[in-house]
Amino acid sequence: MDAWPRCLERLEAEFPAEDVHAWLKPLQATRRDDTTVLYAPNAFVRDEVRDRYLERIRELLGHFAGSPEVALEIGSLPRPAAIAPAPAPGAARAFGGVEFQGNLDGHYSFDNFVEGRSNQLGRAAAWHAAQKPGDRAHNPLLLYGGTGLGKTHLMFAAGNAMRASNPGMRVLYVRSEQFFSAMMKALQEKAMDGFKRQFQQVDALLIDDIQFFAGKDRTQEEFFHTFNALFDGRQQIIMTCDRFPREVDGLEPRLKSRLASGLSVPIDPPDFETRAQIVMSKAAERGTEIPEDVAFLLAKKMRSNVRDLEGALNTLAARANFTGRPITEEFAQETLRDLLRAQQQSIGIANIQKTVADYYGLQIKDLLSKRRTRSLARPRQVAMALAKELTEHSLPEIGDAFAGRDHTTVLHACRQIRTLQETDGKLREDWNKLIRKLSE
Ligand SMILES: Nc1ncnc2c1ncn2[C@@H]1O[C@H](COP(=O)(O)OP(=O)(O)OP(=O)(O)O)[C@@H](O)[C@H]1O
Repeated sequence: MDAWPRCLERLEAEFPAEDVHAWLKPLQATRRDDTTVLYAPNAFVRDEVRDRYLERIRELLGHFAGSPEVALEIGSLPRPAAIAPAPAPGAARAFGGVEFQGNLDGHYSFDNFVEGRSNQLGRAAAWHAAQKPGDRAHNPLLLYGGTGLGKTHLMFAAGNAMRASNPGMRVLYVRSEQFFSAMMKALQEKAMDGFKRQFQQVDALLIDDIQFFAGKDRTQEEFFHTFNALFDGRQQIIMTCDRFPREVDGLEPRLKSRLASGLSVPIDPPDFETRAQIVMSKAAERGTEIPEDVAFLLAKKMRSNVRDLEGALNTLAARANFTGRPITEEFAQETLRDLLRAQQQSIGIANIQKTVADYYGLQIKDLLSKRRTRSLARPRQVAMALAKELTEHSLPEIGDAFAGRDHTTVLHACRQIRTLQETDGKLREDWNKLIRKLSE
């Protein structure tokens, strides 16, 4: 079956890596006469592939297999008897009529997740959940934070670790949109019993981006029941959300409190050192040689999220490959010029002052004034520390921009804010939100 790997290669170039990993890689292909049969491990994968990729797959098969005929079915290729592993306990239980096969992307593991201050707790929580799935100490586990910070990575890592220690474990990964569309379809087809049963049969449910349920009352209600059934059955639930559920408008109060009833852990944007380490680790993973100064350059300029950082690295690697040039700092500056400029331009000191003033409900002139009341002094320090963190300006330049303050005042502000981030949860939250706002 040569055509499918070639199609997959093309699809990998056309769609985001995470989507390819979640939906296309789990497919198994075989030939039946003129038809390419694609086996999806479960109904979620089948539906997603049918709705989003099938048209393109047909075109590619027409090209590579000589016939666009394709049948998309739930199932798997029969494994050769000689190498079939002995069934683990529970492995043979049916899932939607076929042996359960998860749709976890095996690429994401704890080993290739770079740990730093921003994600240490999240990593530990996911790891513990994987060691003792269903344990009340971390069930449900909710990982929340901004986009592209590694929540899905950790979720997959936990699922993969569960299956590594117990291959019979039925772990299902579902994006919230899919839960929604599968439910709508089940409602239309009056097949809700089957829909519900799918979830009762899993040992762990990983559900991504639950903020998507906001404003969708019927879906929330259904999810609420699914959630309770899993929870009562001591099945592990891991969820991600782009913010703490209490802050998501349009989620029902009882669901909000249920979601946060186990262990909820924030994933914050990584600091500079962690960003640099991530670049090095991703480069090593893909076999790209990247000098330290280039990793530092990327880490310094690309603060908003790891996905963009990875994107920049991929662009560099592709360009180096294409031109045959080595990746040097000059090459990186040149190749990523527009990208780096765009990041740079959006963040100036004036912009930071305005964003911080708006955030705390102040006027810019208050922020710049000499008044030292705490309600002004703290936001002012936050703004100065942000200017140091997010721009290239020196301490004296930042001091100047804050109504001619001395550089030692700025330095003191930076230190103070760094210390407070360790001890003051509210300040840490403000800081991360502001970084996110400014990096958008
Ligand atoms: N600490 C880390 N170490 C290694 N890779 C990381 C780390 N953090 C993020 N990544 C990588 O960044 C990319 C985006 O991460 P991921 O998809 O998990 O983000 P997310 O938080 O789930 O975002 P979203 O809310 O947009 O779905 C992935 O390729 C992931 O491997």
